Amino acid sequence: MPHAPILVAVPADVRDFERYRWHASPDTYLNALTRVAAATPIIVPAIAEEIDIDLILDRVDGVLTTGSASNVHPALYGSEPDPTFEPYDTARDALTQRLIQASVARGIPLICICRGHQELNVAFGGTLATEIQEIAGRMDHRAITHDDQRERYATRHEVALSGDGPLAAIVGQSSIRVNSLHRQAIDRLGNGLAVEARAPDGTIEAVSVKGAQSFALGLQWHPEYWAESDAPSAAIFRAFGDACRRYRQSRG
Ligand SMILES: N[C@@H](CCC(=O)NCCCC(=O)O)C(=O)O
Repeated sequence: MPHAPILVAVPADVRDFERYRWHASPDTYLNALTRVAAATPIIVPAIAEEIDIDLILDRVDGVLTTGSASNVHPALYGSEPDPTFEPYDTARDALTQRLIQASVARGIPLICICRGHQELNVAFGGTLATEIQEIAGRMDHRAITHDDQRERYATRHEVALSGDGPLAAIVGQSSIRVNSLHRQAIDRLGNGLAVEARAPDGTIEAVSVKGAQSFALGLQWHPEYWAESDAPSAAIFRAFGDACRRYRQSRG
C-alpha cells in the first residue's frame, strides 16, 4: 500500500555563482526524504520577507532544516560578528528561524540537521560556540579533508543517547556511531529543549523540543547521508516520515 503523499519543506541555502544568486539544498537530504521517509521534498527559497510562510506551512506535513558550511549569524544569539563565525547566510537564517518557530507552534514534524540543529537551538534562545576544536577538552568535530564525500561523512565517534528520550526510543540503542562535520556546537541550551545525545567530550549532539506535539529533533550529525544503509539513520528518517503521515491524517 503506497504511503499517503506527504510534503516536507526544505529551506534553501543561498549561493552566488555563474552571475546569479541561487537557492538550493544538497540532494543527500532530498534523497533521504524520498527514499527512506517516503516524502516529497519542497525546497523553499530563502526570501522570507517576500513569501507567505504560513501559506507554505498550511500545505506541508513536515520541515527539514539541512546542514551547511555556513554559520548562523552570531547577532541572532547575542554575540558580536567575528571572522571566526563566517561564512554567514543571513537569508537562510531569516527563513529558518521563522519556519522552526512556526512549525513547533503548529505541531508540524521538524527535523533539524547539523546547521539546522544549531538553528533550532538559536530559535529557542540558545547560543553557539565556534571553533570548538580549539576549546580545551573538546574533540575535533570538523570534517576530514578528503575528495571523497563518503570519507568525509564516515562515522567518526560515538554518541551516548539519553535513555528516556524520544531519540533513544526511535533508534533503540543507548549509543551509536555518527559522522561529524562541524566546527560550531550548542553552547547554552535553548529554553524548552532537552539534550538527547552527547559526544564523549560533552558536545550536545542531539536535542528534542520538550512537550512537542510531534517529532521535533535536532541532530548535530548527518543521518541523511547513510539513511539507506545505516540502521539508526534509517530509523530516524522512517520515524520522521511516519510522524509527517500522522500529521497529515490529523489535518484531514
Ligand atoms: N557550519 C556549521 C554547521 C556544519 C554543517 O552543517 N555541516 C554540514 C556539512 C558541510 C560540509 O560538507 O562541509 C558548523 O560548522 O558547525
